[in-house]
Amino acid sequence: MITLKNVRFKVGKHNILNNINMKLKRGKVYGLLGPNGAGKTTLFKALLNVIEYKGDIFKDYNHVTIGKLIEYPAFYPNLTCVENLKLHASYADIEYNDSIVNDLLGIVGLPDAKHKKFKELSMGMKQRLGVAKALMGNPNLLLLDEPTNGLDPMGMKDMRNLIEQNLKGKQRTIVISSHNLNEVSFVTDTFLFMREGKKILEIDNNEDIYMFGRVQQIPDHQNVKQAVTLLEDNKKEIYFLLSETNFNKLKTTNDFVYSDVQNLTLENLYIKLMSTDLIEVKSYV
Ligand SMILES: Nc1ncnc2c1ncn2[C@@H]1O[C@H](COP(=O)(O)OP(=O)(O)OP(=O)(O)O)[C@@H](O)[C@H]1O
Repeated sequence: MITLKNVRFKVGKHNILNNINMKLKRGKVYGLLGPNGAGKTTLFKALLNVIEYKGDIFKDYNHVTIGKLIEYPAFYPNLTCVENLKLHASYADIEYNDSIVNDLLGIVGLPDAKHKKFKELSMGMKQRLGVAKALMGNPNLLLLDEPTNGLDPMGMKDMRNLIEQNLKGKQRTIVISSHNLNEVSFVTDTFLFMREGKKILEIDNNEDIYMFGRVQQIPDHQNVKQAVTLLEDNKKEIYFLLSETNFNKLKTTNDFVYSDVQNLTLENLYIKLMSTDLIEVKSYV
C-alpha cells in the first residue's frame, strides 16, 4: 500500500496539489480523472519523487520500484525497439538480458517489431514500447499518464487488453490518468476524481449506477452519513451522490428526504463534479 498524507505542492501562490490524501492498494488499478491542469501529472511527479512536495508519501513495499509512461514516450528515433530498451535499462541501472527484453516486447505485443527503428513505428506501437520501457525492472507501481493519447480505436482496445491481461497483477499497483472516461472505466477498480489540485472524490468502479438528487433532509446517523457523498453548489443547495445499492438502502430510512433523483452515467458524474457551480464535495467515508 502507498499512502499519501496531506501532499501539497505550491508554485508561487498557486496550489497545484492541495492536501491530497489517498491510499493506493496492491493489485488495484486506479483511474485518475480530472480536467486539464487538475494536477494529475504533478501527482505522478510527487509519487516519482521528482518534485519537492510537502506532506508524506509512505510506501509499505520493502523496495518500491516505479515504472512510468508520462506524456509521450521519449526514444531515440534511429535506434530499434531492442536497442532503445537496452539503452534505457543501462541508463536507469536496471538489470536486463536479451530474454528479458524479448519477453517485454512480447508482453506489449511488439514481438515482430523488435528490430524496427522507433521512427518507423505507428503511434500505437510507440505507446506500447513506452509501456515496455515502464515495465523494465518489473515495477510494483506503474504510472500511466494518458496511455491512450493519440491512439485510434483499435490502438485503444489493444492498450486496454494489454493492461487488463498482462499488466494487472496481485503485487502491482497501477495508476492511469486519462481523459477518456469510457476507456479507463474498462480497466479501473477505483476512480479518483481530481479538480483544482484536490482529490474531490474516490469511488469504486462497480456495476452500480450513481444516483444524484437534491437533499431536503438527511438523518443524523453516522452510518447514513458514511454512505452519502454530499455535493454543495455555490447557491448552497445540497445534493447527494450515492451508488444505487446505497440509495436503495437509504430509501428505506424514513428521515432521508430528497427530490429530483436521476441516474448518472460516468460522463454525467464527471460533469457534475467538474461543473463550476459546484464548490464543495464532502464525503464522510
Ligand atoms: N513546476 C511548475 N511550475 C508552474 N506551474 C506548474 C508546474 N507544474 C505544474 N504546473 C501547473 O499546475 C497545473 C497542473 O498541471 P498538471 O500537468 O499536473 O495537470 P494535469 O491534470 O496533468 O493536466 P493535463 O490533463 O492537461 O495533462 C497546471 O496549471 C500547470 O500549468
